[in-house]
Amino acid sequence: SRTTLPAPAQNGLILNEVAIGSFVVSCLAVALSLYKRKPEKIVKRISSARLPTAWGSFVTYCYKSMSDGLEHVAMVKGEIGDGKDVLVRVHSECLTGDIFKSSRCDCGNQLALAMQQIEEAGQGVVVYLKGHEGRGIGLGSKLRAYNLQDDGRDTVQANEDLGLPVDSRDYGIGAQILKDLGVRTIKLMTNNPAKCDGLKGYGIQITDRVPVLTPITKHNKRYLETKGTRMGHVYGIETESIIS
Ligand SMILES: Nc1nc2c(ncn2[C@@H]2O[C@H](COP(=O)(O)OP(=O)(O)OP(=O)(O)O)[C@@H](O)[C@H]2O)c(=O)[nH]1
Repeated sequence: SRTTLPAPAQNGLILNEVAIGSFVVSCLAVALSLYKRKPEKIVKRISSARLPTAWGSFVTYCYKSMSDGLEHVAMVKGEIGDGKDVLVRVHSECLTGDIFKSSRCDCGNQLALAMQQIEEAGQGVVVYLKGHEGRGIGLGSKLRAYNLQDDGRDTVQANEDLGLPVDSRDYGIGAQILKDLGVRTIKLMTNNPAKCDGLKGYGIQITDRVPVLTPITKHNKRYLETKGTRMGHVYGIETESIIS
């Protein structure tokens, strides 16, 4: 006696095989395209202009984030040349410190010191990153964190009490801006090892670290101490362990 599978079941089997086959082919195609893909462009150069400043003459570049439209700035001094060993400050936006010269933090003084040292060196870049305000939590939340700090919390605990990340900054945009400007290796002006790691993670080679030490006052003393003890900031000249 002949035993044949009922027609619908046979068709179903064939359809399943076809579906599985095309699924496998699509997966391979996606895997291949991911493998070949260059790093995604997340920032675009919009414009540039000569900018005389209190420290000297710079060229300022505007870059726009593709994802959120934020406008970031690069202040460039001199010629980038072969792009090697360029003195660089990657500065996180701090409206209260940078604009209003708040004494609660060291941000404003660090920005001024970086501009001054780059002017004196005759070559270098300050990258100013928007969206980094309050280590990523934004201005509104930073002010709430300040109130908690006035009530005794430190800068880490205050973010945690608000249910927000202690530091959510990403350095991908900073790294792309530096690459776009032709910067290849940098002498990074920072006290923050996480910033070194963040930039290295995006392919920026750091050949040296330049400490950015500014006055300690009664208003920022606890903040700076907490950054040292709880966030690994280095307030000295030790460099090897940070950049290697
Ligand atoms: N959440 C929070 N953010 C702060 C506070 N004080 C300053 N900031 C933000 O911290 C950012 C700067 O980070 P810092 O840790 O001071 O310094 P850094 O840029 O990581 O390190 P350096 O390169 O050494 O200056 C800016 O975005 C400021 O707005 C604070 O008390 N709480």
